[in-house]
Amino acid sequence: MSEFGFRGQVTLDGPSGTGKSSVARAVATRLGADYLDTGAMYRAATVAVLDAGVDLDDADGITRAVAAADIRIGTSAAAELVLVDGVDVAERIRGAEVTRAVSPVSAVPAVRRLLVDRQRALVAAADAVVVEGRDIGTVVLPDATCKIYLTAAPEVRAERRAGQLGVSDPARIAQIAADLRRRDEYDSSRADSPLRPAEDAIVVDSTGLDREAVVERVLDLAGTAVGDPA
Ligand SMILES: Nc1ncnc2c1ncn2[C@@H]1O[C@H](COP(=O)(O)OP(=O)(O)OP(=O)(O)O)[C@@H](O)[C@H]1O
Ligand SMILES: Nc1ccn([C@@H]2O[C@H](COP(=O)(O)O)[C@@H](O)[C@H]2O)c(=O)n1
Repeated sequence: MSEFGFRGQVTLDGPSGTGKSSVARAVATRLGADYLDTGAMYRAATVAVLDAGVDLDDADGITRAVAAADIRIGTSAAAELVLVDGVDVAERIRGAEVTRAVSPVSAVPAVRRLLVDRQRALVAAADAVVVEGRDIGTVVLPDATCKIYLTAAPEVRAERRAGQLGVSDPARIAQIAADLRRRDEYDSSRADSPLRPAEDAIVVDSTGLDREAVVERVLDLAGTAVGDPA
């Protein structure tokens, strides 16, 4: 049951490691809404590209591999479902091989067109949905009910990601920070649908906030957007 009968779309965009997935999932659960992780779709597409042995400079080959793959993604906040050609890749998509390759794959315009069409179809099938990614407020759902752009200081993001991976060695944390920076630069500088806040997005800086405080802030903003009487 939704917290205040929410109907509509909450979008959460932002750089890597700002807390989009964890916050979006928790917000969707509290709203009784569907949850769509569009990053997982680009990661699943990357699995298809890697398995087809296509060079990451070959935009046509990448497009063919993604178009030929049967990519399925669940929209439940309770359980992650990511299948490529019937194989469960939910764990594999979080690995280093996919994370290294995903930005070049997602920069190919034809890949974006394919996946954005699917994202819009999944959203259209839901009364209430929380969608996270990089271009949701700007390109995928420009008329969304409530648009959030999540940020956090780079060093805080690297610490959080290190905590997630169980890493405490300062040299490895510096490497994690460099990897986050590299991916953000790639995602922000591509020609098609670069990472940036929508003009009407509300920026939430989570640097000094714990996850629950961010979730409460997003729920407040979603409530305000639909005229929550509370
Ligand atoms: N406000 C917060 N305070 C502390 N830790 C947080 C906060 N928000 C998220 N985290 C933690 O930071 C880590 C990264 O969060 P998450 O994976 O949700 O980020 P993301 O933006 O989806 O990353 P990516 O774009 O790389 O997928 C997780 O371990 C998560 O639990
Ligand atoms: N709407 C989106 C979502 C993601 N991407 C690309 O996928 C990569 C992985 O995303 P995560 O959220 O799972 O980290 C991301 O770095 C982008 O390259 C995208 O282009 N558009």
